[in-house]
Amino acid sequence: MTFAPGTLAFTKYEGLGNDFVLIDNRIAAEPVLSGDQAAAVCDRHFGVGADGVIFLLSAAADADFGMRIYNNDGSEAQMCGNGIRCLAHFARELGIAGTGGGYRVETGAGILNIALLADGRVRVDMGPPRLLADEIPTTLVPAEQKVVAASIPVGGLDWRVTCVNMGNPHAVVFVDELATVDLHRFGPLFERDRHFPERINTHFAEVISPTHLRVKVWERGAGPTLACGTGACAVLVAAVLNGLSHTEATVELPGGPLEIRWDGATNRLLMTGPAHKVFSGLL
Ligand SMILES: N[C@@H](CCC[C@H](N)C(=O)O)C(=O)O
Repeated sequence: MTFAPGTLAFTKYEGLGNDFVLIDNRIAAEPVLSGDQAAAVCDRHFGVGADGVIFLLSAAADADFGMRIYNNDGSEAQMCGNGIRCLAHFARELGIAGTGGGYRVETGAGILNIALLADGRVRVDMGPPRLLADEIPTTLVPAEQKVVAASIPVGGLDWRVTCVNMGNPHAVVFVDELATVDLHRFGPLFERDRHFPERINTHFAEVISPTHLRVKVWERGAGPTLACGTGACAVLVAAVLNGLSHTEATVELPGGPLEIRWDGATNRLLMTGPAHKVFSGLL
């Protein structure tokens, strides 16, 4: 679909500094921008500048709307945790009627429930983690096994990685001192390592306490970001699987904290955090 310059409305939002261009896409069944066009919009010098573009679409009967996301390299991702919190505020701004004080959103991770809290934060039921190698996907271990503290050679060093899929794929590496990790050297090497056929989001995490995890993020298709919501859920799950944290913890990202809980009864992750509007404009 093509648009005359200055005719496509957008609103920019951010969640802990993970920033997105949001577009009301209910006029069409497919995103109105291609991946390449989205990449151009995300360019921080020649475009609006963002980590990704998120489209609000009309949804199936049992959801209030749908979400699709392109990273700033133009690749499409299945899910976006910080972005879905931004989308909740965007939907309210558009006057979309929701469900029970929040919204049901159709995503690549299934239909997810989101609640807008009185203090402006958003609580998202992120669904269950997928843990088998075949579900990540990765070839690091046999398909039917979980990937917990698996050995992987990257950049000439041997690392221990735990993998979690939250609709999108994540690798979590626990380190003793986060400040010593060269994110710009090892992030890209993990992202495109041969063991990850769909690439991978990578999170280097330091355990401050069993209820406080500190993280650096290298995102698939976006590089270093200030926060990753799906990644924060993956870090909490990985920490529990490695006996390093409780099932509820603060995950501290460079852009700020997210409250993450892995519910033992439902096996679902709950993520709570902020989202703020930055400005609106026309592309
Ligand atoms: N930052 C997002 C994740 C965006 C997609 C990710 N880069 C991928 O390609 O899977 C989040 O907050 O989850």
